[in-house]
Amino acid sequence: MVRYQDFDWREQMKIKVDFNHMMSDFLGSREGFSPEDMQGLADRVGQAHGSMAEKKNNGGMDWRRLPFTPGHILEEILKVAQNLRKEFETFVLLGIGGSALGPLAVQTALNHLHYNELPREKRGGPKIYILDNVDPERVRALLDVIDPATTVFNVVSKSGSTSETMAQFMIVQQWLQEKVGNQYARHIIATTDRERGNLIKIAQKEGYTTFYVPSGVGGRYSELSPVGLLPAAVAGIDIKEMLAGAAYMDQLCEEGNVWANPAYLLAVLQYLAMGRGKNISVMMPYANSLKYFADWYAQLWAESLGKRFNLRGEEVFMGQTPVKALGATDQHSQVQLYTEGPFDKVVGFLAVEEYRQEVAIPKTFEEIPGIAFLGGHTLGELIKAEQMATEYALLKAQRLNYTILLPEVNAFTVGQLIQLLEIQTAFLGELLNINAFDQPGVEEGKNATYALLGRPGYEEKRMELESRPAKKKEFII
Ligand SMILES: O=P(O)(O)OC[C@H]1O[C@H](O)[C@H](O)[C@@H](O)[C@@H]1O
Repeated sequence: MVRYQDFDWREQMKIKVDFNHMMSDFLGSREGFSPEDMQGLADRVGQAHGSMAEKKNNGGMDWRRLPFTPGHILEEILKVAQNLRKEFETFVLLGIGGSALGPLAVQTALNHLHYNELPREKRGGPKIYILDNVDPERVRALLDVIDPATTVFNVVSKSGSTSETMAQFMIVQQWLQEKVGNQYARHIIATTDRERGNLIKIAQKEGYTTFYVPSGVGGRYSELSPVGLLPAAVAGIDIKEMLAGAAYMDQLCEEGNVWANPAYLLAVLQYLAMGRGKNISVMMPYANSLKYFADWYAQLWAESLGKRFNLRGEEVFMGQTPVKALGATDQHSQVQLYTEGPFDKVVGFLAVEEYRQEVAIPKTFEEIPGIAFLGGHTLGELIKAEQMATEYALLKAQRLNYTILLPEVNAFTVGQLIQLLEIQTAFLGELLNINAFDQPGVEEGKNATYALLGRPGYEEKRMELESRPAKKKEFII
């Protein structure tokens, strides 16, 4: 059901950004922003827009081409996915960071929330597990419950050398060899860079089915590449529809005029907020299906914008700490802080107009007015009222907040959401004049791990580590 051509349907399914509660009309001028504040950034916005267009056309933002992935690549993904759906009972993705968070977010958004517990005929495909850690208990627990004979592993690593993913792969490869013998290569699919890293070399040598992450696409921007498309297709998700949604949003975000471009608009407001010391960005979906979008966004936001740089001889530390929350659950844990804590946050809601399921609350206990009022409503009404009520509470407390409204959670709107948030992040990077596509700050920890585990070439780092100040016993109680 590709309905990309159907204009009315697209309009109906368009994601909307409601930024009323970012504006001075509602929050007053101490907290809120005025059109003049935004107009004041016109030159900077113009430059950032020029640079986005430049990068889009000259290979600096290849992820923007992903919604327009050529048909033959999609057909290949769909063909392999179709076979895997028939042949295997379990699909395990091995990956971390950008190679796991997107697949997890999309799978949770677009499939039954208890997908793995559904009977096979209802799922129509294998159970899906996303193994994104090296906690030995977690890995052992998974190996305990899956059958090697009917399991396929998709090892996903853009760099082809991430320690966590490669360690998982080494364990699984040997486990499969022991359990299924020389047929084991059938049980492994690699998704990686075409040239870089160790995984591609192993995949070629061992003859795994292999998919490629385009070289100019970084991990956290790779969900719409085979990284996310293969697991989604294996789970029966309509990947063409998801790409159509992303393409639709991409076109909306071509616009240079901030007022007509939802991604630019959000980025400009966040830029202004950062200028006023709002250094926390909360993402709070009011839908369990979108829960892991907050996790995916956390990596996108943190790695893209958390940067140190030198400005006219002074060190600047930039960024906004992403916080994950879930409505209504976290109303009962975090909202107290959002309404009465420091004025250091922007709260972003992900709201849903129409839930795919509805549950009526029965009219019982009519003699107890304190709960009887709930009867006759639906859970959809309740959760929407709670979202609106939280927005209102934040407004009353003069806290910056905005809402991204999805008409429904479906492949088309999820595709839009991915592209919207990626373009917003990249554009904010341009406004801040930082590189939103690298992550130099994670290298130190990676190198220290290599050194501790004895990777050749890291001997000096090991010596550096060994000479670090010893921890004092009296500071550990
Ligand atoms: O896909 P990979 O190359 O294995 O990378 C997985 C993750 O590892 C890193 O440490 C990076 O900070 C992330 O941006 C990346 O998504």
